[in-house]
Amino acid sequence: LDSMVVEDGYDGVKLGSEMTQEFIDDMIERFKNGKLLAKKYVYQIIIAVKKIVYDEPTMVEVEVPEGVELTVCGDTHGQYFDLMELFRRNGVPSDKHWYLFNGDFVDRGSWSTEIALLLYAYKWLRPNNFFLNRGNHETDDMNKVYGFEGECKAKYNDRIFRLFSESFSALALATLIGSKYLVLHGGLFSDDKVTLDDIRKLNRHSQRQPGQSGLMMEMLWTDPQDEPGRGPSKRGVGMQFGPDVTKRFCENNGLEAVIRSHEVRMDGYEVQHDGKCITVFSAPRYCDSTENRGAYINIGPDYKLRYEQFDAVPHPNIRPMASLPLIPLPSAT
Ligand SMILES: O=C(O)c1nn[nH]c1-c1ccccc1
Ligand SMILES: [Mn+2]
Ligand SMILES: [Mn+2]
Repeated sequence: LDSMVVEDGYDGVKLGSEMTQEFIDDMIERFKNGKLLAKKYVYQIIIAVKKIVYDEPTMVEVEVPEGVELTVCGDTHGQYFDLMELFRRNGVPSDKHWYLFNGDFVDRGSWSTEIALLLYAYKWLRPNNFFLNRGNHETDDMNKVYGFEGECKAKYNDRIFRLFSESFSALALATLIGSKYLVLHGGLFSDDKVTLDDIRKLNRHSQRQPGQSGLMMEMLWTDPQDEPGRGPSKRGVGMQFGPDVTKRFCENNGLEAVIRSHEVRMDGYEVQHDGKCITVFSAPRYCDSTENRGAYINIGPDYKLRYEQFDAVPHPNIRPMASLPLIPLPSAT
């Protein structure tokens, strides 16, 4: 990495050995204008964040201190301009405004690399008050089909996609907020006996991809259903869990609710299972086709859940999956 040089004529802020807010502010503007980062910096960011998240527990535990607000966001799916709208309305990540992104950062939208790099830059700058859960789209099988792999290779190169893939496998699978809310991308389990300790003890590094069975797969793939009990998944992977399953899980683990994402909701969020299963989805006008709003959840030191909604904003007309940079980088010498 040290021997890599930044492309001649690169007009962005320089990145040293540590992330800075100045670099992030410049990066946000570059991405808005269709520019890329120097590949050297992309390597640096992914390698730094992979190290940080690798050492986190499989279930990260967060308390919200006085004077701090924590915002839980759901799927963003490469919708960079809508993420900018979320930050404009709700405030950018800071020492007093913490964020948790609950998976599915990438795929579907045309700016997956921009979202992934921005979230990673914030994670590097603020590792203890900016949190990332893995979603089922932070996996090789989905990235091959739903756009991220193609976008990485079109905008950067194959090695950068493989680095992202390794970093996705290192991500935490759940975040426990105030010992009250378990946040994970998909949902609950086919086995009533699963406890928070089972999630804590899960060695996520022994299995890079979720596969077709097991705790990791279920945390990334399952969906709630209104009927009691358990049912087959509509996705062909995982299963569906009813209000009684959520009630038993919350009672057995001392939780008030499970917060998850993974599914579009017309209002951007939905409270189900007698308030114990909450879906939050942060990609408004999903894939430029569904007329859904986006939402996020603000949580203060009182641990009340405050739901906020937002709408999609205009974005450059770039088809996903074949998106090349608007402004080609000067060719490396
Ligand atoms: O719609 C999506 O992209 C999505 N978000 N989470 N999971 C999926 C998905 C998409 C296609 C097939 C299976 C799951
Ligand atoms: Mn999704
Ligand atoms: Mn998902």
